[in-house]
Amino acid sequence: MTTLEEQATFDTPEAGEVLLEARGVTMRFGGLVAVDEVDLTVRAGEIVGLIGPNGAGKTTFFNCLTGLYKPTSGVVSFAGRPLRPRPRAVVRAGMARTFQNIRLFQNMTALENVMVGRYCRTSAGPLTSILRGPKFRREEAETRARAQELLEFVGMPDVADSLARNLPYGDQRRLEVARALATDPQLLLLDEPTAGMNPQETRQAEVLIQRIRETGLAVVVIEHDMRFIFNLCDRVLCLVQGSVLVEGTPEQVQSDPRVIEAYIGTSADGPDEQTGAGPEDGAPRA
Ligand SMILES: Nc1ncnc2c1ncn2[C@@H]1O[C@H](COP(=O)(O)OP(=O)(O)OP(=O)(O)O)[C@@H](O)[C@H]1O
Repeated sequence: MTTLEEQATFDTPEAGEVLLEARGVTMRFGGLVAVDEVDLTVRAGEIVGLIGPNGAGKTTFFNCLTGLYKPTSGVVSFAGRPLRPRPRAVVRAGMARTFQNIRLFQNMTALENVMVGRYCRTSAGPLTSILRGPKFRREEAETRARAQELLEFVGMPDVADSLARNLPYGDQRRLEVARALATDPQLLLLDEPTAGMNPQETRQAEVLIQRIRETGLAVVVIEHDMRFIFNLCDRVLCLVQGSVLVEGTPEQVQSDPRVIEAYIGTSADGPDEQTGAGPEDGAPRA
């Protein structure tokens, strides 16, 4: 029997090669500086955690990295080339992401959802697709086979024909990861991948991310679950009010009094003024 790693092969860069380089990334919304001069370097095979209380700017920073937002200033490069702030350009360059809220095509099957992720790597044009010629049929078969391989890789070999909306919550999250992997990324960005998961699903997510790293991909993960972050990551950045407060190993970050204060400060302050979120939402889940 072949292992999942053998079934799912990835086109991966050399370990340690710099993939993502963000320099001085700043995002303003009117008078609010949501992300303030943030630098980040991510190398192939690394798992980097991004933590910080509610409203710290984590998702906004992800949006700047992945072309959803054009940063007010700063530069984002991937594999040594400046990245155009367009989601399609970002995906083609080799970065894929998942979102805080599940964004699946709920009325499509699991397999179809993963196939959608694959289309950015197929070459059949509109005419070939309409005529359904040999090239289209060959690519379609390859796309289908790759999608099934990825469902197996994320641990869901038997759900291909299930509608996304009928899958349990944890499986929907894993399906999103499979769809992101279908774009053949070198770097995967995960925005709160364990939000709403039970402890068993959280543990499965941790194992899956480790397995993704073993294939040579880099991962950047936003999480409020500190146990998850400190178990998993090689390096952790703590953002507070848009700026990097601390960056270091999990050991350095978890023992840094400034990090503890940033979170306790949030808890004591009550609801976040910007988001309206209560203290529990931004407080670390340990
Ligand atoms: N499109 C927008 N327009 C205006 N303000 C925004 C916008 N998006 C985010 N913000 C503000 O920017 C700040 C950073 O928000 P962001 O969602 O990036 O924080 P976060 O660290 O991801 O928080 P959470 O942990 O709650 O997801 C917040 O004050 C938020 O209200």
